[in-house]
Amino acid sequence: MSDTVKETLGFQAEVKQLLHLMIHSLYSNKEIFLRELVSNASDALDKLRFRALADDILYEGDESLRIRIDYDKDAGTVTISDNGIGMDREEVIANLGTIAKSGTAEFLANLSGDQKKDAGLIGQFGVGFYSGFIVADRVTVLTRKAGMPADAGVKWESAGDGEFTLEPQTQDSRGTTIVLHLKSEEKEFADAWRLKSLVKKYSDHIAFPVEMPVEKSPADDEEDKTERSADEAVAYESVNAATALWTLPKSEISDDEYKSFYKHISHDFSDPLTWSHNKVEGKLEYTSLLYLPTRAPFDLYNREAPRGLKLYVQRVFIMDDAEQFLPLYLRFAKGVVDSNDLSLNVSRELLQNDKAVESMRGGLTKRILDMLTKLAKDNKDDEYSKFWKEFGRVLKEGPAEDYANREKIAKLLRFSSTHDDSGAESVTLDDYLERARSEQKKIYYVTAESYKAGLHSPHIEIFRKKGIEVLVMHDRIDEWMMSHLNEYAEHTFQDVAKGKLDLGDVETEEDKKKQEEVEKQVEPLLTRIKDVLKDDVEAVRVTHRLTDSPACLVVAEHDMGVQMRKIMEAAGQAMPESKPTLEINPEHPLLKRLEQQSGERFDDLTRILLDQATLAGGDQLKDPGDYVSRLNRLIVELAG
Ligand SMILES: Nc1ncnc2c1ncn2[C@@H]1O[C@H](COP(=O)(O)OP(=O)(O)OP(=O)(O)O)[C@@H](O)[C@H]1O
Repeated sequence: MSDTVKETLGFQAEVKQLLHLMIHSLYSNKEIFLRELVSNASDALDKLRFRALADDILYEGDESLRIRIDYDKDAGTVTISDNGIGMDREEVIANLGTIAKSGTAEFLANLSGDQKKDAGLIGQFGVGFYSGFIVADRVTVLTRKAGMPADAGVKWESAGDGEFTLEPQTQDSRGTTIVLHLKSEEKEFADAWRLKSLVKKYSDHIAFPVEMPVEKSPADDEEDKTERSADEAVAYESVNAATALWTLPKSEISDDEYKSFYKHISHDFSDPLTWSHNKVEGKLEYTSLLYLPTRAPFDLYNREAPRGLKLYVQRVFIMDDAEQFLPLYLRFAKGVVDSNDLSLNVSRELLQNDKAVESMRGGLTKRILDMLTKLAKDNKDDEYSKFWKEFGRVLKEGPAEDYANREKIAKLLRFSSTHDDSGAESVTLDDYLERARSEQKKIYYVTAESYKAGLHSPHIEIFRKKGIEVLVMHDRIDEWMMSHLNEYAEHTFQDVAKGKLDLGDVETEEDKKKQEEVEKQVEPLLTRIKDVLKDDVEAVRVTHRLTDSPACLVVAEHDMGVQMRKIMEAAGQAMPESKPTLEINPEHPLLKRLEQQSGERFDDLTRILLDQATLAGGDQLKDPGDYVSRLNRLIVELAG
């Protein structure tokens, strides 16, 4: 080999930051290092078994896959080794010197410096291999990739201080060995009982045996001494159950076992919110173990972030992040799916067009929606509210993506409304309909930049007066979501700022008659206003929605609303010009004054009326300077 010398390389800046943060903030959680390293070892065994399906030379004659944990009390070391896939030099540099997750720099930049808070966040990030540095002041990795010659081994070493060294080494057996040189205050981990109990606690049900040296009683030890030094072989025994958890009957699995398995597959530190374990039999046969996390991962909104389930075929690991089994709006779910129908050499591409996968996707989607429905129904310890806070916005993508399940998804949505003024998203559509009068045929909503802006929108004045509840949509995604939700429980949705107001049977005949009379009376005023604003508005008409405000703008039923238009424009989309309709409230003193004006004064007041309606509707003025100078002109006149 050409490069036989030891090299020193620097960690990527993000790794340095992460290490620093982890060592300081995960102190109270330090024992998780073992779970993380055993999980990585188990992943490496899974990968080997998968690749060996196509090329069994990779086994190098040793098919008994296992993880071993050794310890040396005197030297103060704990060693985790596996006979898995191993790494070559490039992989070592890429995997143990950098962090490949996109969005890492932003994530790290957003940390508060408050160790308690950051410790929680780092759990969402997943620390993996680097967690070894919580308990060790030096970590040595010896690895050799399966199928490569013995002299292709690599030795990596670092004190976690910004650099690592690399040197070639000869390693007869494939796989990876990680030696943790424990910090002086962490030597207690080099202990059989401690390590065994951690394996039991965190890694009992990974699918491979975790072996530790057989402990001998002192008497055995005496007897054995000569024999042992003669052939040096250490006898190992398995210290975990080593059966893949999802293959066991539900009745044999405790809640704690479900929880630790979740941590094993998700690298999350928190317990899951809930889980669902099911075996499907019949035309298709598969087992799924699905989890809902408590906390959103840092990259939930990053479209490129890996997502999906761990796929197994007949217990053999096939791939991580198999995204074909769940729609995008359920990307927060984690878990395992083990199929009996797919072929062992199925690839991501093949998954895309597979009928069995499609039908499994339908089944798994239903499972998750059922889990959520149950969680919402019980709302034990406010669990659904917590879920909604973390993941509600993702679920809002559902109606657009999954038309077939939109009624089910709609039931799971939570809104703010005019019913209570907390602004919390806690109102369900069923709550709304339960409170609505029987003659109300629509579900009314207003969209706005913020809850307050929605609550004070002129468009909902009449609803307040008549005591009709209005849902206040103040999340950016809401208007887009509503464009995919047409109705719920035979009630259509109605944006209160769109189209002609139709309160249906809630309005009395008397109301309607009165309106017609008013309309006739103010016709000349409408024409005068329209003359001034002809380039800016589509029409001017008498409002039926305002009680306190002088005017408001309304867009046509099928036009884009103000919020949506703003989002599209911010995203650089060219929007077709569309003019709103100005609705005026003839009862308002301002309109009464306007009627008496003429000439420039009338023009100024009319334009101010339009600009104020624009502002109150949550939009921006095209020419704010013009508005201010007109207003000032009027104030000066008034004051004079
Ligand atoms: N025992 C091992 N054998 C082979 N490769 C390993 C081993 N441990 C780690 N690696 C490699 O190093 C990479 C980085 O490991 P690390 O634990 O930091 O992150 P991860 O497992 O990819 O992500 P996370 O732990 O956050 O889910 C792994 O993806 C894997 O490719």
